[in-house]
Amino acid sequence: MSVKVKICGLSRPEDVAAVAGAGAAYAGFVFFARSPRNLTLDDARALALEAPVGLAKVALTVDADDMLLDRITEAVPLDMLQLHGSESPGRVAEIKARYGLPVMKAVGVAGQEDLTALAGYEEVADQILVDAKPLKGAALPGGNGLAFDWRLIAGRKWARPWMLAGGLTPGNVAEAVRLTGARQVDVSSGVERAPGVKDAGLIRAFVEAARCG
Ligand SMILES: O=C(O)c1ccccc1NCC(=O)[C@H](O)[C@H](O)COP(=O)(O)O
Repeated sequence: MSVKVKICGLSRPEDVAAVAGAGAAYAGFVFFARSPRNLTLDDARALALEAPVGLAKVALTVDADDMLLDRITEAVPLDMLQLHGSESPGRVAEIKARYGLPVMKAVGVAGQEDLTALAGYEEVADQILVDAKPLKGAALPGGNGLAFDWRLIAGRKWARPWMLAGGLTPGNVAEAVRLTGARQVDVSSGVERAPGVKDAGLIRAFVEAARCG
């Protein structure tokens, strides 16, 4: 079975072209003011309209209220919402019902206790993003290029489809896939040449390497 790839934090039309051309399955658009990858609604809409059929468009938000989610979902054609804050299972269910879009909940993992918290989302989220937990005081809740100990989840089975994220690069993604058994992987900073600036060559190398896992 082939590994599906999500490239997160796209900001230019050429990023969408590179992601589609490399054969990734998902393109992520960030809506978080502090992020170097943050998009305006107009820019996100323009990027989403560039995406070919078959490339799923994912909006990433962090503890967004309904007003912001209304504005995003009205302006941008989307296939999925990614919730990357401290949204509770109840809030995930509410968002799923309100917008009628599949919801992926990101959960930060640093130790065993985080996997217990993850179980609380299995009933309500359509997918789980198993990401590295940010360090205390980090400016961003994700997209930090930080990996967690993949052995924590080796051989784990969850009730929902899941994606591995956190510090993945073209150089380590094949090993991460082999060790964890992930069938989907997500990357942002590992395919950038500077914060917020994606690199088409790294995107291609990442997708190729993920498939070798
Ligand atoms: O990318 C951001 O700027 C960002 C901002 C706020 C919340 C999450 C964010 N990114 C999440 C991701 O891009 C990925 O889903 C994941 O954290 C992996 O990132 P990386 O370790 O940089 O590959």
